[in-house]
Amino acid sequence: AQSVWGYDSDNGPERWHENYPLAKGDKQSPIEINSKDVQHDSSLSSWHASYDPGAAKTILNNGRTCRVVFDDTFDRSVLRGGPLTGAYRLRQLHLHWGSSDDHGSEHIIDGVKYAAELHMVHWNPKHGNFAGALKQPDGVAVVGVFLKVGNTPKPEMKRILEEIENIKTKGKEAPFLHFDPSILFPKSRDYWTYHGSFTTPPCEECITWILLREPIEVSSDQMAKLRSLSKNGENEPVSPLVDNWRPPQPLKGRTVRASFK
Ligand SMILES: NS(=O)(=O)c1ccc(C(=O)N2CCCN(Cc3ccccc3)CC2)cc1
Ligand SMILES: [Zn+2]
Repeated sequence: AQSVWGYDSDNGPERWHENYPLAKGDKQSPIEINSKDVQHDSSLSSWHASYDPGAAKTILNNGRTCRVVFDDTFDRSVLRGGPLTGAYRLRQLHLHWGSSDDHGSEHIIDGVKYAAELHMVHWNPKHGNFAGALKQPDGVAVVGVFLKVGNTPKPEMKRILEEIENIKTKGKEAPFLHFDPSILFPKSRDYWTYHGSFTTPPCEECITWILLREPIEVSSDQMAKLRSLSKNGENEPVSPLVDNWRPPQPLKGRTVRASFK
């Protein structure tokens, strides 16, 4: 049987197109962003997140990332403004990270790879449900926050990292209540935006990306904590969950806009 997709040499990003043809589309993510090619768009408004901490439900290790899931059965935690029309519902957040501090992000900014990248995934309720939204070009909006290793680590990441102990192996899930993910946003609201895809299979091209310019700082110990997750199940040989990032994809003539000069 075909091995399930992953990030190893036999099932990694170079082979995803064999089972997921969209992976070779012309609006794929992530991308490299070069400031010299970015267009400042003064018509871009600022984005606003109004999240209900009570919407947080669980945190899980699905063998590919660490994901926090939110109640998205009504407009409870929403993102609006910026390049978006209407209110998009927060469904989940997750991360991508490397095997060492010098790489791990999916988007690369002026050649800089960050240690990790946090994705907050929202969907457009005008398309009924998440499954319907991912068939639409304006179906999904993902806010990307870069994690940079520094000396003034963000205490707000602690809550997620403390929970890692309880979800060490694939399939483990734990309650994760009363959590407002907007505490993870940096001070600046400056962002880049472009149209792209899920960075994992099936790679549908339904995402309005909103990438925050200012990284948040984490410590090297916090990154080590993230790397202590395993992609194997409880009674399987230990395989560290690291390098769960897709390399940059061809821009294919797309425009990347900046909300800032
Ligand atoms: N890295 S990212 O680009 O931010 C990203 C965001 C979300 C997902 C995600 O949740 N996916 C991918 C597509 C949808 N599938 C299947 C599905 C589940 C429920 C109803 C319909 C389809 C779920 C898995 C993956 C990657
Ligand atoms: Zn992601």
